[in-house]
Amino acid sequence: MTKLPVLEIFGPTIQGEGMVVGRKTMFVRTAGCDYSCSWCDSAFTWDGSAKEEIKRMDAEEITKELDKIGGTKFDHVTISGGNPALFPYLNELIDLLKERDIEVALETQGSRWQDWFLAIDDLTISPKPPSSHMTTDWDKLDNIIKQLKENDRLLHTSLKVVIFNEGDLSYAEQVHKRYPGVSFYLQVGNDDLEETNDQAIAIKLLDKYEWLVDQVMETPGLNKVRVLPQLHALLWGNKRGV
Ligand SMILES: C[S@@+](CC[C@H](N)C(=O)[O-])C[C@H]1O[C@@H](n2cnc3c(N)ncnc32)[C@H](O)[C@@H]1O
Ligand SMILES: Nc1nc2[nH]cc(C(=O)O)c2c(=O)[nH]1
Ligand code: SF4
Ligand SMILES: [Mg+2]
Repeated sequence: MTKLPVLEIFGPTIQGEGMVVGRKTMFVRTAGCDYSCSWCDSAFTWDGSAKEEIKRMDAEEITKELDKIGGTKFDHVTISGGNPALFPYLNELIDLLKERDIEVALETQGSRWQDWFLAIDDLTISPKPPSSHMTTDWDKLDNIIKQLKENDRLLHTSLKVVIFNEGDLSYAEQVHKRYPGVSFYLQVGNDDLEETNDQAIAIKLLDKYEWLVDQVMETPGLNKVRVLPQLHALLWGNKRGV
């Protein structure tokens, strides 16, 4: 079995974002990203600040750790990062979990395709708006959505765009228009990544949520959409491992 760079394994907790928000789940967070978003809330996965914490683990070791922490209190695992789509051999973990009737969700930004995308129960693709300072490779994203569609996986797929400003909203409209058959989520951006007062974060994020809801309600190009905050940020602020 192949080793993966793992930064965190935690849970059970709630999936705080997107298409299965509220779902009880465990998390496996891989290290490394091909992007460097200006507002990344998990920058420790790629900026070197947590490099001592990276463990090289194969699928069996990851599953053992999930069992050790989660016991019998989970039947769903979310793989995030960093960008877990950097790892072709992640299928070993996905297969092992599915053999045990555990549902698998995955978070990625849509910059890379992997064949094992087809085995994911809840696949969230989160293309990055202008505020991130990243540039979308539309050919790559087109190809990812095309392959998912051709393999009948669109019901297991969602797009999720994080919004910080009006430029990001226009970008979201563009993405939604380009892929009308994919369920679409807008997510409140958290730009208070240094704040340690959970109550202060929650108040600010609820304010931003209200702004985002107001904007989306007034935008004809954003009708068949869902608008959500990050529930885990409302509950636990910027804490890691929740
Ligand atoms: C940390 S990323 C890891 C997965 C993958 N690299 C990606 O970006 O989709 C997980 C999710 O958190 C979102 N996210 C990252 N920083 C955020 C922030 N400051 N506010 C709101 N959402 C954020 C990303 O857009 C993505 O949807
Ligand atoms: N509770 C919880 N929900 C999440 N949804 C996406 C997360 C991520 O960092 O990918 C995340 C996370 O870190 N925690
Ligand atoms: S793509 Fe995801 S993990 Fe990578 S920098 Fe952006 S938000 Fe962070
Ligand atoms: Mg997160």
